[in-house]
Amino acid sequence: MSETIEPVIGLIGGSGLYDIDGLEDRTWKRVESPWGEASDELLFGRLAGVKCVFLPRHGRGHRVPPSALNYRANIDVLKRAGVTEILSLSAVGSLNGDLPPGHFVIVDQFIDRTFARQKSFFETGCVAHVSVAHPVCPRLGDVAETAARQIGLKHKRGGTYLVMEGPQFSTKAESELYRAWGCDVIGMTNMPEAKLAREAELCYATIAMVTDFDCWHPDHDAVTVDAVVKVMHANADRAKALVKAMVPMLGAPRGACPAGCDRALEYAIVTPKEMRDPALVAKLDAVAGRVIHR
Ligand SMILES: CSC[C@H]1O[C@H](OP(=O)(O)O)[C@H](O)[C@@H]1O
Ligand SMILES: Nc1ncnc2[nH]cnc12
Repeated sequence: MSETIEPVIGLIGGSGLYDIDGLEDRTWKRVESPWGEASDELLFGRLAGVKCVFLPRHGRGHRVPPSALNYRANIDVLKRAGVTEILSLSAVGSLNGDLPPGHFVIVDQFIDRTFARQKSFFETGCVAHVSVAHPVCPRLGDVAETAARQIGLKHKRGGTYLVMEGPQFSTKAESELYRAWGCDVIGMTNMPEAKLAREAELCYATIAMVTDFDCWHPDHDAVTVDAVVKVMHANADRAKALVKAMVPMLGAPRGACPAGCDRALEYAIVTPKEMRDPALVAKLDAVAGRVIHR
């Protein structure tokens, strides 16, 4: 008989989302990680009776820039907190004329152009290769789409998010290149976050909230933080409404993920048990706990 999972919903709040209102029994708690410091304490609580754990990606007060985020610690602490699925809520620029500010994109693909970040929990001493061919969980995407329809949100199911290193916004030539590649939106944070969630066997989905047209659009000024923040304030209320609609749908006890997100490491570790570095194995106790001692 297959195991029944009591879902715990992890919410990663991006720019403009530093708290979740409506959360009952709220407590901020620090969770230790062998991967270093996470962006902030975790906010534990319940929405409609469903256990939720919120992490402000850049920390309260938006202190940590995209390249300095400890993505490994952020995913590790969520896994240690018992999270089973992650909804990433992120501000993005639009690279697609049909996606103006205020639109939401239920992302299904990424192009990872980041180069200055730790991208894996696996290192010398324990090597693993997971598949990220389909980097987001389609089950979470289905729920996001149903909820978006239910609350009348302007949204697009599916879309490619280009992840740039930042912190500067793109040049016009870069923006046009990414458009030519068929990308829909651009941001600085969802990689390696999505890759690490996959390594940690967590279902993950991105709700990208369009704040600007980056710098390619002839009828719009180049993006500024001021413009992003203004639109983000309006988007934040829509994001909170979407979360409120999604969480009850995700909260029911369920079986294993049909897409296999929760078994991503099943055949991924290449280094035989007796050859693994014990110190690294110890650090992997949460993210790879299901398989690391096999
Ligand atoms: C404040 S504009 C640029 C900033 O916003 C996005 O952050 P997040 O994905 O955490 O919402 C973008 O990726 C940049 O980090
Ligand atoms: N145009 C843009 N480029 C990168 N990250 C963003 N976040 C919000 N808008 C952005």
